Amino acid sequence: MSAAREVVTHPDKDALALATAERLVTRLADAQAARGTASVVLTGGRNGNALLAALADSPRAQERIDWPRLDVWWGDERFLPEGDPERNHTQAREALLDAVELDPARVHVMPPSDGRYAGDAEAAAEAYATELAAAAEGDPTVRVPAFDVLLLGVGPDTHVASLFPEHPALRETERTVVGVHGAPKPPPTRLSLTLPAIRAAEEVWLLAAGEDKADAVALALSGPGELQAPAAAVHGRSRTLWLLDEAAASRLPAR
Ligand SMILES: O=C1O[C@H](COP(=O)(O)O)[C@@H](O)[C@H](O)[C@H]1O
Repeated sequence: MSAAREVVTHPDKDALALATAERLVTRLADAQAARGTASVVLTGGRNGNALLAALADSPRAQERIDWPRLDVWWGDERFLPEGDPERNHTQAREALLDAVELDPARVHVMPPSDGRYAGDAEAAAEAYATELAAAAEGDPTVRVPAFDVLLLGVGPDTHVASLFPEHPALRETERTVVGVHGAPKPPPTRLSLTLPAIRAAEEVWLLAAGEDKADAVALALSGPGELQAPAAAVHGRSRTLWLLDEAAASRLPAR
């Protein structure tokens, strides 16, 4: 099942980050109240990092989220050495992760380009797929957990995670994680969840702020082909939520 898209607009990028942080606290705390645990898939990029910083500053997040019982995954990673400042993991640590009491066994980092998978993005992708499969429940056709919330920043070209327009990675129908080669945005080599893995999430939240995202948002919400606009190809099982600021929403048809 896929959910109809909902669009929520906030006045500016700071309001978007604050409101999304509060929304996420509620969603994760509700999941933990129901099941004892919750899972979130993080995104890199400006809006993803602003959201994490807002969570770090939120007293309600500290009170209501049971951090040791939160599983943290990534939707994509720049395939760079451990600790590289451009890695999404490094930026997430700085924005939030180092400031909260997560269980290290529940922080599922995508492998770096050094160490065990030295330079081999395919082997790194396969290792992450194995980690996802080990945590999978439910749907036997897609071996990933039923993530409570999967966050995606929307790039100015409509890319989400590291799935870029017209890129072969977008056509993947079997694997849940792939190595992405020749990405148009640096670095060229990345790891990314695929469309089937993203669509296995309960809720998918897409984040976009700023005038430079307005064309991408307008295109993705106009019903384009999936290869043309990856952001149009993603949805959650029960909810697909577009969280925008006024500038990013400025070229949507009047609602
Ligand atoms: O490179 C990436 O870019 C996208 C979008 O980033 P933004 O700064 O334009 O919002 C991000 O969602 C993705 O995780 C990241 O690897």
